Amino acid sequence: MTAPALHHAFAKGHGAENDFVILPDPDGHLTLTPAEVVRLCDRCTGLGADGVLRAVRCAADPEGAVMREAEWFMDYRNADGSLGAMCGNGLRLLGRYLVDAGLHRPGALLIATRAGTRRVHVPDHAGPVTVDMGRPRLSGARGIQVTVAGRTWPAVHVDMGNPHAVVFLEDLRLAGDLRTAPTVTPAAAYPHGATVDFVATRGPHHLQLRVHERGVGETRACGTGACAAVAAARAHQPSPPLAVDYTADLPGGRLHIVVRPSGAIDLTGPAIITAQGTLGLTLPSKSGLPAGSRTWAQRGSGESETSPFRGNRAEHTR
Ligand SMILES: N[C@@H](CCC[C@H](N)C(=O)O)C(=O)O
Repeated sequence: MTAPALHHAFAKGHGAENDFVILPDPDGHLTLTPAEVVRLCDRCTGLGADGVLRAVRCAADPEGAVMREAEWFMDYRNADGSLGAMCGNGLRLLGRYLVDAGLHRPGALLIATRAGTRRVHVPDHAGPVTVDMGRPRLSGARGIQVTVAGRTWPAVHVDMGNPHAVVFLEDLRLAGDLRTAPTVTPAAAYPHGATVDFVATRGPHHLQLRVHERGVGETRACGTGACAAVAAARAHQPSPPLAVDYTADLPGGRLHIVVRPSGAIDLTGPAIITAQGTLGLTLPSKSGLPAGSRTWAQRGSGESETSPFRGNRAEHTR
């Protein structure tokens, strides 16, 4: 049996090499299954990415519709198919895409996420994009520890709309091989898992990071991770200055973080669209043969009959 291909437009891009597949879906016709996201993000059999950004008008999406002040909703998925609430680099890249695609004028855009609405500033020329990430929340939880390959360090719990455990190290090589996820304890502090940010201080306002992202693995950069690191670093200071600029160096590039007097954080960095085209992916069936009906289930017309992952929706609510 031939599997009819359902084509859909895509764009691909990155923010400091944290890379994403963008699926423009203004009218909310696509329903992505976790298996489809996993396949799309696979670097051998898909396009390859740390995550997927479905761009849908708020009015056309049940989750986006409740956030009335924004026009667009960022439906963010991690590479393992799980839902994510916030993504700093993803927001900056989606802003760049919406402007470049003529779907929004340059300047200030309000984009809704599962963690609330964020303001993105996109210049009309190719250049760094800034997002107002809001105020970090430090839970004050004590006794949090991160373990990698038998070595354990204390960690700071920071909520950037998604959960982070920030570990300060003298040397980032101490974090070792991050192909295996670090263990974070107590598990009850992170009921939906955590992104772990390993941070070395390079100067008074200069941090260096390696990040193991929840639902992805070690990534080349993480926007919420860089902001969480700044928030944790300031928490160590007895009286941190009211407003200050920080630099965060990650394997994929440099991000700039400004802490405003209100405590809200602006995150700035590169946001680059690298490709655009049309998808035609098929999912393998349980037998390894191509799925028999369709790859992309359309909203309102039922999910793929043949997806082995149907109903197995991994979700992170925060
Ligand atoms: N890369 C992101 C963070 C993405 C979300 C994370 N994997 C999660 O599950 O919370 C960023 O730039 O912030």
